[in-house]
Amino acid sequence: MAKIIIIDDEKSIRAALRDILEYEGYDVEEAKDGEEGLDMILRSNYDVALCDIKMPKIDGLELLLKVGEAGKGTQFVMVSAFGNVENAVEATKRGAFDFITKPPDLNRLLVTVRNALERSKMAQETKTLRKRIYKLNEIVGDSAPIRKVKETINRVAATEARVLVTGPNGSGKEMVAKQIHEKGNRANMPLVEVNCAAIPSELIESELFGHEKGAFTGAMAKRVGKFEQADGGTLFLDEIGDMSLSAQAKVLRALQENKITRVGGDKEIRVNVRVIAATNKDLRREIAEGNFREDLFHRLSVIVIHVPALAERKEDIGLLADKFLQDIASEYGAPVKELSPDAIRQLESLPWTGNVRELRNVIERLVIMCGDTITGEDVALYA
Ligand SMILES: Nc1ncnc2c1ncn2[C@@H]1O[C@H](COP(=O)(O)OP(=O)(O)OP(=O)(O)O)[C@@H](O)[C@H]1O
Repeated sequence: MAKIIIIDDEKSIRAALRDILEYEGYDVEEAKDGEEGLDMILRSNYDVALCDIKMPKIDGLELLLKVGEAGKGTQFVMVSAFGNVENAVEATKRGAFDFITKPPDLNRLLVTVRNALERSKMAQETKTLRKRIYKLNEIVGDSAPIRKVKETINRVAATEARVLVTGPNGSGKEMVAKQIHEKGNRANMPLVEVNCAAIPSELIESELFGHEKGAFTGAMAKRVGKFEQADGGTLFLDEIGDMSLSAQAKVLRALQENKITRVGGDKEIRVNVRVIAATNKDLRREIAEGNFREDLFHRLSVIVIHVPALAERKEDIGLLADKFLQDIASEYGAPVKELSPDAIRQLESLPWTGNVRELRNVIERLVIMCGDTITGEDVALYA
């Protein structure tokens, strides 16, 4: 049953709201001021709080912020006196779901509570899905270099530091970038990815910064670029070593000034973006050869996380193979297959030039082609 808390210092208001809501079948509790309300919300799980704004000790706005900081998903409906609507609007800007005025109109109250409950349910579902995705994206491995990668992620995620992730193709750089975002303060905001190698150099600037209508032939309509899309969140610049020098100059400016200009436009647009970049190239060599700007390199590489090739951490192969056996089984809705000790030894002896991505493909092939226990001979045949 949906649980609602009424936080108001006026007893008569609490009683009136409680009557209406209990009549509708909700489970209702009361708090007589902000302090008691905060205490109860932190100790329990309420779907919705009907919260007065002007209260002794902790007022409604402060309470709303404190509950948000504690990571509680309770949806707030502010209940404000008629003359206090400005504060109620302010509260919705700070994350309250909605507000109603006193004395509450019955229909409006019930519709607002129902909508707030719907939002609370969606927030719960998002949380569950996020947990599942998180599990899917878990970085597997217990080798010393992977432990160091995980430790660095945990250290830097909650900061605003720019991170450069290096390592060969398929080693897990994108995973590292995603984890930094997921574990950081921007997790509720977008993570926008740009594969700089996949975009022709003449289009990369418009991709990153957007363009105004008519900026160039084919620019039929205004377009918002990835920097603007990532505002408040994280921009992942994959394969940054493949970016043209002219785009590099503009990215540098965006990082220095936190401002961008759309192609063909003159207005400066403020953006607040955390940049994580990745490359499989040796950027220092690219700098020496004149292909990469040194100043940009220094801006991007406040923290460097290197993900080594799989061949340099063979002890992770068994763990990774197990994880992929489970993922693939659950994808196919089939029982999990096993690897014989000999199969694991064989896998450990392969060169893995395509790194973890190649390992996943090989495991998928083995699951499709082999019996319940995958043997060393199977590996010799299909890997
Ligand atoms: N440590 C790991 N644990 C679990 N899965 C991993 C790990 N490392 C990589 N993977 C998986 O391997 C695949 C390739 O990883 P990812 O895309 O992160 O590599 P990448 O280095 O960004 O590749 P590229 O350089 O080609 O863009 C993905 O499916 C990813 O989920």
